This record gives sequence, C-alpha cells and structure tokens, in this order.
Amino acid sequence: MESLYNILPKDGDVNFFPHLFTEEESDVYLNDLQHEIEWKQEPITIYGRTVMQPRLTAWHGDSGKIYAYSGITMQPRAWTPALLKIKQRIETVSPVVFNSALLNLYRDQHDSMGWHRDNEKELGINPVIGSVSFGATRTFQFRYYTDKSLKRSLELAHGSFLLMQGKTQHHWEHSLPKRSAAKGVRVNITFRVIK
Ligand SMILES: O=C(O)CCC(=O)C(=O)O
Ligand SMILES: [Fe+2]
Repeated sequence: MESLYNILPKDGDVNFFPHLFTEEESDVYLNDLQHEIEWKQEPITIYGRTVMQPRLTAWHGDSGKIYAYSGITMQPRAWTPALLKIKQRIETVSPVVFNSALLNLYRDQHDSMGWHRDNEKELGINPVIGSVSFGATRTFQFRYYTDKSLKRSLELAHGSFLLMQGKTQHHWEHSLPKRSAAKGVRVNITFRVIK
C-alpha cells in the first residue's frame, strides 16, 4: 500500500490511496456499477427551491439505515456483490466497518457536486467517509469553512480511495466542480457509517 500523509494542513484528517484498486479491477467495477445499479436523477431542495441534481445517484446499505440528504429521504437498496467486495477492500485500510453508501454517477464534464460538508447528524460527531472513484479522473476540492480562500485539491483517478475522518466535516467543505474539458463517465461511492 502507498504511504500516507494527511493532505489537509489543519483541523481535519484526509488520506489518499491513489491505487487501492488495480487498473483491471477498476475496469470491471466501473462496468459492473454502470450496469447493475439503478441510477436515478433525483430532485434536491436547497433554500426552498427544488431543482434536479446535476448527476445520477443511488443509495445502498444495511437494511434500516435511512438517510436524509438535502431534502431527500433515501431508503437503502441491498448491497450488490460488487459493492460488498469494494467495501471489504476499503475496510482493510479504514478504521470502521461501513454500513451504507451513497453512489454518484457523473455522466460527463457537466455533472458535478457543489460545496458541502457531510455533517448530517446520523453520521455522528466525527464522520468517517470512504470515497472510491472509478472512471474519468476528476478534480476534488477542499476549502476551509471559515476562510474560504484556504483550499486544497486533488485528482481522483480510476481505482483511487480517499478516506476522510476526524474533524474534517466540521472545518472543511468539499466539492467536485464542473469542467470545461471533455470528461467521460465517473462513478464515485462514498461509504458511510449511519448511527
Ligand atoms: O464524487 C465525489 O468524489 C464526491 C462525492 C461526495 O462528496 C458525496 O457523495 O458526499
Ligand atoms: Fe461529500
């Protein structure tokens, strides 16, 4: 396994594993997830306005782990065989056993995720979030909540794993911006622990 260091300068704990999955495994998982997951474009309500999310999503996990996310309540579908294998792999380098996952499919460079923190109360005080990426490389950004000029960014490539824990979700927002250059499909899975 690659050696690790915290990519945040303060008030958070983020480790990056550029190649937790091999190229060959990643190709198989990308294809499996694109075809086996029932992807949907969901509406989202922000400050009372309802718009469609600029990406497709799905929610999987242990039964009974219900999750409310920006105005949507998600009932989990069962783990698929691929999701269970991916979960087992990331748990070899994570301090927790994950019980749910939000899946995101970015169809092209126009799909994105805005600035947010994953700080919903069902994730507990210091959420541990394990983020797996397959497909097109996309830029992932962090910015400090109370000084938005303090930023870090990294490239999330095919087969990479990003582990966020500690105080990260209190002090840092993250986003996946739209790009102007053409990008192919990307699947991201954020594994979570719902209390
Ligand atoms: O697609 C990504 O890398 C980010 C996903 C994310 O932040 C989330 O699902 O909360
Ligand atoms: Fe997030």
